Amino acid sequence: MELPVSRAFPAPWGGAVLTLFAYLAAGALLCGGLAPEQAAPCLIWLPAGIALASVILWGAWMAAPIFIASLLFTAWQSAAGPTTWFAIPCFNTAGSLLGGLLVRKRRTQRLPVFRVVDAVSLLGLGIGVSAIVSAFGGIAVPGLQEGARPVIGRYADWWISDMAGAAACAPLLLFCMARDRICRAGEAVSWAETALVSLVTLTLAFLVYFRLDGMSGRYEVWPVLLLLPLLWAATRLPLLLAQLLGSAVMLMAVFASARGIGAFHAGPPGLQSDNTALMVLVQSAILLIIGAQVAERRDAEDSARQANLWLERKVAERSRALAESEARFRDLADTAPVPLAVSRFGDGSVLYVNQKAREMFQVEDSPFSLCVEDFYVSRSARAQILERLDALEYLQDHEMELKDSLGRQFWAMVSCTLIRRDGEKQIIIGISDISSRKVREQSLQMANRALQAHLVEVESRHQGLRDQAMRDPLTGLFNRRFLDQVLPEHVSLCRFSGSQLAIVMIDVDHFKTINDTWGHRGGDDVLATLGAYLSDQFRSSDLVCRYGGEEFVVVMPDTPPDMAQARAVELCEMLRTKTFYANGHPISITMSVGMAAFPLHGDDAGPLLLRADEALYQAKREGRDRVVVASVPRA
Ligand SMILES: Nc1nc2c(ncn2[C@@H]2O[C@H](COP(=O)(O)OP(=O)(O)OP(=O)(O)O)[C@@H](O)[C@H]2O)c(=O)[nH]1
Repeated sequence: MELPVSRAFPAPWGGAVLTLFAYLAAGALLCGGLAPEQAAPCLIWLPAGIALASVILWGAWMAAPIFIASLLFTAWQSAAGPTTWFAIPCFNTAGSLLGGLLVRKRRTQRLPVFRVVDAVSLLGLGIGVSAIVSAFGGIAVPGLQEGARPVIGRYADWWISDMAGAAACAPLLLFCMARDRICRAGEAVSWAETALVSLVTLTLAFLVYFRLDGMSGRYEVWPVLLLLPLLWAATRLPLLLAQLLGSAVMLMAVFASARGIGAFHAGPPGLQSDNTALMVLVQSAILLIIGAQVAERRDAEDSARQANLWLERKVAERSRALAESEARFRDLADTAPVPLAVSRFGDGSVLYVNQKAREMFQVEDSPFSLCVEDFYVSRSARAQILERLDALEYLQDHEMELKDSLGRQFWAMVSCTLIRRDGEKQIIIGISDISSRKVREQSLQMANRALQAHLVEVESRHQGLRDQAMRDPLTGLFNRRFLDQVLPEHVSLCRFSGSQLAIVMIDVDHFKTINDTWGHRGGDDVLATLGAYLSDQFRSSDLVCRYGGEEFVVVMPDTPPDMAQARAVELCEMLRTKTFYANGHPISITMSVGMAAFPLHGDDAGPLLLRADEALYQAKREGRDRVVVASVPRA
């Protein structure tokens, strides 16, 4: 898996150039001016640390620049032949490659100096492996040279010097890996503190390594004093600065040791370099571990700060969005062209009214002292609405009477929606004034009622006219025209049902004498009384008509001839005893009756009437005041 490469790292080509340059520069700085026997074996492997850092940072193909740099450096520093020139760079490169790849393979997410465990793995895996392989090269090379004997006794020195060389480059490694983080982490430290710590560290190092004479061994412990300001620098200053100070101290120690001056220049010759290497190893390891811890803590703080900032930003964005959304809703509701209100479901208190609702209900700006019940005309209206909202959660186009704060009543159409907000039920109410529509509806209803009354009257008049058309005005009985209309229907019905029907034709005897005696008006009195009498004497199913003048016809459905005849005879007898009044004068009258029956005397209305008429005239001829049944026509 590839390591994530920081934005601050150079590209691989830049890394190759940097590796080459740093390797040669470090070699020249540390070993320049020294005789080869002085420089080797302590310092000849020192730049191997740069090679290790390079492999960790940019990968295996950094082996090429490492090998080239090591080859140049070895050729420059070693008095031996080409075999040594070639063998030592091979071991150096192999050691860097192996150690670097082991550290690199172990890491998956972060570069290896930001946590303690990473720093330990860098030392254990990277520096250790690199030092072993390189030291093995340092031991083996003399063996390759003809006539020379391996210097087994110097084995530990070579190894330690290789480890020191690798560790000495840790500041550079930290610099490469942490420089973008250091800038931010160092913001909290004041310039005064930075300057003071730097000055103290450098001054102390200068005094220890250049101004004190260590030949007597009295000042060998002085370099340990430098750990204190370096520790301070590692924990308080930006990590970059701490590592730069550490590097400066280390360079002073190496330079002074090489020159044979300072507190570190003690002990037998040859041991100075070992002391220097040991000091550098300890110092770098301490700085590396402490620096990693500090970086880890700063990293955690930075992450927490970033997360906090991100959260604060998100909360701010969310709050802003909510505020904007609420403002939008308020604008929308405030400028809505219909009256809107929001109330509590529980106690009916008003939470919001828009401008249109304020105008409609004549309320002030603050609606919070109001209750929706104040605006209902009927006390039971709210209970009904709540019941329906509880069941359906909405109410559509409910018409009801409302009133404003001044008591003016009006009809309104109300729509409600139940919502849950802030842990309670609320009702969004939309209202429209439908008073004018109601007025129109009421006038339309009134007009409709008037129209219906008028229609009833017209119908009644029509009925009167129809009655006039089919009734005789003097007696109130059906007239001849009506008889002519309905008699054929009655006959058809009888023919269809197989029932019988009788027709009784009645004529008042000597009616002209009554007219002549009591006047035409007296005659009318008699006719009117007779019409009412006949109407009373026959069944409601019988049809009593004034046929014309003093002549009457009675149609008797479902009546056999003998029954009709008996009824006619009975009527004649009753009439003889009945008193009539003509112009107020009591008189008696008789009548002659002709009778015909369906189907005995005819199978249609016309023949039946004719037969009855013939029978009537026969009764007149035979002396009047009698009933004559029509003769059965011959077949
Ligand atoms: N007062 C009155 N008289 C009527 C009316 N219609 C017809 N008459 C009279 O009834 C009389 C009928 O006389 P006639 O046809 O000679 O018959 P009658 O006098 O009854 O003699 P018979 O029928 O032969 O017994 C006439 O004088 C008519 O003017 C009416 O509506 N009112």
